[in-house]
Amino acid sequence: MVTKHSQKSSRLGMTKPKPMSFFQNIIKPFKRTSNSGLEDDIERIAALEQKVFSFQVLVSATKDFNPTHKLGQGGFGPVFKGRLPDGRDVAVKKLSQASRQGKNEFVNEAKLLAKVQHRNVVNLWGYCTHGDDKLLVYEYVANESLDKVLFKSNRRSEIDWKQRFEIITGIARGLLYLHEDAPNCIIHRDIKAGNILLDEKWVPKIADFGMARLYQEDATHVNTRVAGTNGYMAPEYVMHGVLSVKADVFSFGVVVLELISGQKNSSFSMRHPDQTLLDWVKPLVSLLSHVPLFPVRAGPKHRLAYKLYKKGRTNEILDTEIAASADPEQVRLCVQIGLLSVQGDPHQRPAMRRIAMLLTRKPGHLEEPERPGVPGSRYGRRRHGPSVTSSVGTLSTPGSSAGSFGSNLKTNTGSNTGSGGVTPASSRTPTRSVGGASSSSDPHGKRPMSY
Ligand SMILES: Nc1ncnc2c1ncn2[C@@H]1O[C@H](COP(=O)(O)OP(=O)(O)OP(=O)(O)O)[C@@H](O)[C@H]1O
Repeated sequence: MVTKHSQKSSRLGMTKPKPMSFFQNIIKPFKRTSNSGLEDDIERIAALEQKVFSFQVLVSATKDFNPTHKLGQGGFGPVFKGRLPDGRDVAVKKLSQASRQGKNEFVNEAKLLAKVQHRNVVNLWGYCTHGDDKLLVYEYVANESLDKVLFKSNRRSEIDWKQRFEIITGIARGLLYLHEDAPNCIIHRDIKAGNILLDEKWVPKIADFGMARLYQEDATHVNTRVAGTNGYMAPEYVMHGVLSVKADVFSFGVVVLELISGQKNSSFSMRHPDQTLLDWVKPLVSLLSHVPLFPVRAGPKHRLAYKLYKKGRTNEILDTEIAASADPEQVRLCVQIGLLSVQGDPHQRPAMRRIAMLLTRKPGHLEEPERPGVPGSRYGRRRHGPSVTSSVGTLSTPGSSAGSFGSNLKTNTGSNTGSGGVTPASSRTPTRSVGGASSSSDPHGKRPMSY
């Protein structure tokens, strides 16, 4: 005998027990033993625990991958919206067949990534292989990606300062989780506004983590897509293929500055990779240039920025659309964090743990920054013994000692092991270099492993 409820569950393909009466719960196991569909049920439950979706379920969820269900076309393939039999909305990513990855390898990677669960990370609910098709099934995130809200619509004002601050904090938490708390340390490698999805409450969720492992390009399909996105990549990664968690910190810093200013950091050229940050900093400096006391040409930019910072004028880089809602102390904190994160020297960038901690502090408790160092002095400072309160944070543009811009924040940068600056992720995942000796971990030598 099958209860009305179990009939419904079966029809919906659900495995989650629905509330039942006390009596029903007691007799349920006995009833099920007499159910001839028991084996099917067990199989289905086992399949779901393994996170395997049948192709047929995904076909009907997406109405046979109907173009009207297409959410977009990413570098790895098209993404479709679907609804599972149990009513859950999903985003199904159909990996393009340029991936050279074998089925078993894909399944192993997907299984591993499906264990990555965090509020600020788009959860991978499962996967599917069917012939040559490889599909990934993600939770559906209702709002658009951050880049669409910030740059591609007139919706910028919909996310006020409070929301932007929460988005910054959420991304920091998600990244901290990926770097230090996930089952395996995951270096995302492609943190950008387009990979931050926003749910209906504007909670940010980091998308596309682990793609380098799920989508391995054929040598004939060299596609730098997997390696990251122009404008967000850390200079040491762009120029030398050196990958560490600090590459993600750099990209995070770019996103933070974009969120604060509402301006996209896009003017990046592969021929002049070290211009990334310069191009970013220029508009900021020009925004600040109207301050009569500190004309742009008066001296090194970092000193100018420091003076402006000391004068409490950091707010002037803020998106005018949201100026009214802004908390100046929080804006200042975020500008500092953004600028610390995009420092040229990866060792100087704070670890995500330190950033997440700074963001949860009451702004009034933040240490006062000291005068910025001059270009070239930062290594000297570090040699003189980093400590918990050591003053670091000299900011320099990638690949160049010119154009330093920023302030000193008493912080631990993750290059040492003082409180708040521990870098277990770094130690779990040594810095790797594309094309260097350590790239032997990547049999194709094209890019570093991401975790
Ligand atoms: N889990 C999801 N929920 C809702 N929409 C999603 C989800 N994942 C992806 N999308 C949407 O699907 C589209 C394609 O996403 P995808 O991540 O594949 O590529 P992209 O971010 O647009 O580009 P790229 O691959 O270059 O990063 C985007 O519009 C994205 O917002």
